[in-house]
Amino acid sequence: MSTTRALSLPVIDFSQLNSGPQSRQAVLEKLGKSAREVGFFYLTGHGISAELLTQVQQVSRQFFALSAADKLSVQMANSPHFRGYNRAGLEITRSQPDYREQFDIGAEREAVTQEDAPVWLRMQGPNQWPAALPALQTVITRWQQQMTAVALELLRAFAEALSLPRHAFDNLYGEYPNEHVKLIRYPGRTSDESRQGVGAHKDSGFLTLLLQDQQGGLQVELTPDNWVDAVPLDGAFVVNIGELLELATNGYLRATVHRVVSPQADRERLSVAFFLGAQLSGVVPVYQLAPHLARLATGPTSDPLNPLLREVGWNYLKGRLRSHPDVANRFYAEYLNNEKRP
Ligand SMILES: O=C(O)CCC(=O)C(=O)O
Ligand SMILES: [Fe+2]
Repeated sequence: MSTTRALSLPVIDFSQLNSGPQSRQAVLEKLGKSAREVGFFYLTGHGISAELLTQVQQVSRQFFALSAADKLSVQMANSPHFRGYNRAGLEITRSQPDYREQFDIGAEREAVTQEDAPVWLRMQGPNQWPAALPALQTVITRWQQQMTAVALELLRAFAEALSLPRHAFDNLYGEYPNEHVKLIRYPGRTSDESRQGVGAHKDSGFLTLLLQDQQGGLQVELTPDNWVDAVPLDGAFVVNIGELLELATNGYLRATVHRVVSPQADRERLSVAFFLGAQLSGVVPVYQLAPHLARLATGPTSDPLNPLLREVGWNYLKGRLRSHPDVANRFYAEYLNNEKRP
């Protein structure tokens, strides 16, 4: 694979994990180091076929090319489970609108109907699928299954890289991992001003695996005055650590801030994000790291205005309510204005 621009992030070939003990050790060391020092890397050799990568990008483009009426027939504002379509400018990051349209898909489950169930269980439920594009459900469901498998393998490799038992995190994602797919289209900007595709943020789950197209725009904050471009690398995922892993390792692993700058006029960027989260009923413990690692764990660095909650359901709900005020006002009004948690 060749690229004309130097890459600013490490590249990890996941197929080397199962190519003998020496290369396994080398991959684990590189994983641990990349996650600790950068919080971002490219993943190649992940085993997902080039055909499926192409299909998922094609069907995503077909979805965004549907009429506004077809897209709005599955708008998120109708879903207490935060599933469905959002027009550009509706989602808010750091108090500013994001110029991206997006379609959110979660684990396909029944809505919870018990009156006394915790409110965060309302996020569980069915997806909305557009009648005008039946292939979307077929392709994305296959994608979700395969991405969950890759992400769980990666999470187990992280446990090993931290000298924890390989299945250390299994209880936390449990039988019902939070498998969230987001299809995203960033329209070109209309003037020369720079525009927020998505504002600077950390991801909230364990791991994010992102499939980007040829249009760059994703930027990673190595230090506050050194942002680097995650230049597109054909066939690779851009992987980053989420706040859950930072919290679970007491800050040993790094959830790095990133953002997307809108493409220039007449261009667009398509990305397909997969977020692996913990099960909603989980509570994040701090795992006991070996002393030589624990020494380097200086605590998670969350935003004091937006502290992390160890209870997964509440933490996740807090983020969703903040990002999607329309859904929040319609379905969760009593949880706004600090009347009730979160
Ligand atoms: O679209 C991208 O390149 C990144 C998206 C992202 O960071 C997010 O949705 O959390
Ligand atoms: Fe992100």
